[in-house]
Amino acid sequence: MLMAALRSQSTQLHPLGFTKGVCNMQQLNGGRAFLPCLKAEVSSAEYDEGPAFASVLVDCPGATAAYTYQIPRGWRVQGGDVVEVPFGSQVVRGIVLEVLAVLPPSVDPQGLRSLLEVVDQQLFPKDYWALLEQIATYYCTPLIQVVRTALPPGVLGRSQRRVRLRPPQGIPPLSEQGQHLLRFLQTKGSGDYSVRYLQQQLPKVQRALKELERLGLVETYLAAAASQQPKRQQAVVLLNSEGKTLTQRQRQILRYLQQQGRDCWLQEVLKATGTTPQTLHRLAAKGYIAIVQQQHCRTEQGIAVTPDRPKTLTPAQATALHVISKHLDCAQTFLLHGVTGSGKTEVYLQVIAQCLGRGRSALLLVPEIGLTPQLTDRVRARFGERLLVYHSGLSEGERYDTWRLTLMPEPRVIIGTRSAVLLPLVGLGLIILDEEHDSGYKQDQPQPCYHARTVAQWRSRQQQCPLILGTATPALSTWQAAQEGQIHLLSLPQRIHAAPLPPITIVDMRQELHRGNRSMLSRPLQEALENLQGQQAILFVPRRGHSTFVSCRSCGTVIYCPHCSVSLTGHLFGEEMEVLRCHYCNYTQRVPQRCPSCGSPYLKPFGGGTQRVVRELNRLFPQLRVLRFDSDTTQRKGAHRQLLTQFAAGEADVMVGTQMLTKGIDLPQVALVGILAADSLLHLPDYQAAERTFQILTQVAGRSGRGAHPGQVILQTYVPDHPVITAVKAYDWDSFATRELSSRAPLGYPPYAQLVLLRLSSPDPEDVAATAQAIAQHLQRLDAVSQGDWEVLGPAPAAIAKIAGRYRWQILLKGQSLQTCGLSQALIHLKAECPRSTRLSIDVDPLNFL
Ligand SMILES: Nc1ncnc2c1ncn2[C@@H]1O[C@H](COP(=O)(O)OP(=O)(O)OP(=O)(O)O)[C@@H](O)[C@H]1O
Ligand SMILES: [Zn+2]
Ligand SMILES: [Zn+2]
Repeated sequence: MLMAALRSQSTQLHPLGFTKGVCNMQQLNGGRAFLPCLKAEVSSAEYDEGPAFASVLVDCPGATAAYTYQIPRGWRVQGGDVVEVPFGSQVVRGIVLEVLAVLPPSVDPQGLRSLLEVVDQQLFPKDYWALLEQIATYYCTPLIQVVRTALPPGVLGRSQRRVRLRPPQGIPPLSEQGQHLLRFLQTKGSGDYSVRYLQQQLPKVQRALKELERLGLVETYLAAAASQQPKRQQAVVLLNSEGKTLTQRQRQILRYLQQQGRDCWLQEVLKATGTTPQTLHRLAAKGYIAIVQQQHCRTEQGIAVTPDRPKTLTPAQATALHVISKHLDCAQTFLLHGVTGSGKTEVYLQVIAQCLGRGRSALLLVPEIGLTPQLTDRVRARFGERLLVYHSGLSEGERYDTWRLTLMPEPRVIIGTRSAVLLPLVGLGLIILDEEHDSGYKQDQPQPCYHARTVAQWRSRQQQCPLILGTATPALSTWQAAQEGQIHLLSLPQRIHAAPLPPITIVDMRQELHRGNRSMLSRPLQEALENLQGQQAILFVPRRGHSTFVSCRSCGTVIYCPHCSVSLTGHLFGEEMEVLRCHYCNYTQRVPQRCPSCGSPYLKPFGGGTQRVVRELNRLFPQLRVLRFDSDTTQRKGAHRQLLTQFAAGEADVMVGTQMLTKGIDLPQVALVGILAADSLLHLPDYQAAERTFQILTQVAGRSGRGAHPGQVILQTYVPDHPVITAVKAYDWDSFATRELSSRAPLGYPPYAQLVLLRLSSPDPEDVAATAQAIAQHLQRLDAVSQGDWEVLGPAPAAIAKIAGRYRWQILLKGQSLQTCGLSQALIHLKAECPRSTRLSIDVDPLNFL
């Protein structure tokens, strides 16, 4: 009976402010007054349950840990419930992380406070809480950290109790305070005030409120805090589009509204029709339109795009679509392996359409949204207003509103980066990972170090919906799973219209040097640039591998960052002045006049970053217009789109860029791709170097020749016979993958084993080394390790031994399935053992070893 009573109150109250429910006076008074009343109602059977405590993640800035509260007897509370708790002098909301039977020893029973209220038990869709718990367990991360990552700040809102007048029905006799309060409320039309405000204004408000509520004169309700309430703004609704007495101008406005076929924002109408608010109000007075307040969702608004219709599929596309559409109710994973420009996106769009047609939502994940404005535009052109965009670049309000919208069952297309896989997504019917091989899907820090592909697989199983992994260059782990039949392989072996893949010419840079060409641009590349004939070119310069460093020609000293163990990178400012900058901590200094070691004046920059390439192009080809596309030129919001649009509009002939270029750019005018310094990728100290290099080079090459003109690719290297380079040249994925997998098997690298990387850092080099030693020794003694199922490698200083003044050590664990060996629990507890100065982060299935 109690729970039913609670439920009937609380289900009306949505913490996100969708509906404003009404609750009774007992709730208004907070738990303190509430509890004694409840106890009277509790049956003896409910008393028998032992004491219970809730660990609550409080939704309040400054609250850094989970707090423990007493659960009032008879209440049924579970993980994921939204509750109200006293917090300092405030009442705030929080999520129950877990229910504990025993009070943790660290909590003082004297200071223990009780939950005030269960606000909502159905905030999250079924399975969502289970998903968050699964992430916490698999990635050895406290649940609280997972919840923080998954929920945008302020989602639970700080509760605000408000009061409003009920329709008058004749006023019974009242106490003096009651009359006083009533008069106060009546001075404002609706009498709508926060309780806190009333308490500040009037004496003895609580008692007066109780009285008025008992007599049915006021009602109280819970509302989300104002800052988190959805924004409302004025909208124009068309009521009647024609009439005799209208002026020319008025007619124009009505026609505009009619053409739009929807309600329009007032500001939008003013702008589009060049009219004044007075004119609109006159139309409203005549009854042609209504001006109303509407909820405005702060979701990202894309630019206007021309609507687009599904294309007639090629036979290979049609086969892929057909197979997938037979599995729309299955948790089947597909690898859509299609060469660059084979029309994978069109397959996604048509599967999404089927999913929406069945009333379910589709999630389309992309590695980096800023880099793929074209893809977002294509999705918007097909699905218009049903598209939602979610990524970390959104404002807090946009994130909050979008997150909230995905709790609604309405079918939508959500396009987002890796964090979008953590959205609640009610009614999810399809997940797609575009460019599934991209390491942007993995979070390196902070914990949870989750991989969106792994989480997507769990969600696909939970929701019984398909997961499509699309790429021209699969991750080897995905490929292996497809070979073993766990993933259904679908191929698009040809480009659209059977266009050929652009031939790749390998240029041996040793020969170039031999022939006296000291330029970063080989002669074949220079010739190709001379013969562009109105077509465009892309030049790729890898950002990684310290593109430019400065060293002394006399003694060979390289100038390093004083805070990080990496060399400084030269940057140009204006024409000449060169500064040195650290790409890890942003430390900046002028290029010194003399070598700090030997005093020689001959300091020389080596290697070539994008800036040097642009300078070289300007020197050799003053007639070519050049754009630079890298993290320096794209920092501003919208800069990616702007640069790509400029390039697509033909405002430049050559675009010079870093790895950003590899991602899904579909520009038909690009006929030449030049790859400078491919080797720096190959030589990274990482077991995945070959795989990454193959992926990046193939993707960059794939930007060439996507239009009517055949394309070409020029690849410069000092190791022309390297197997990765020859495989890229031949577009020979299969044999590359086979060879690479067979070289990993004997070494026990993924996908043949699982890795866990422990990263430790501290400002004190001795502390961190000692802690790393101690942890490694502790791990050696664990059963899973001593019995030989897991191996502990290290500890060793990290490849970059110091970043931003913190010394870094690593321990690598290698073994079979972390989940089944009991190692996870041991790892989670390691943190407590670390001294304060040392940070420990646990990366399960790490991709980044630097
Ligand atoms: N069935 C089709 N008929 C005509 N044109 C198509 C068809 N499918 C796709 N296209 C066009 O072909 C081009 C390449 O397709 P798309 O970008 O989908 O390929 P992709 O495989 O996703 O490419 P990448 O992986 O290289 O980014 C696009 O301009 C697209 O509009
Ligand atoms: Zn020197
Ligand atoms: Zn630095």
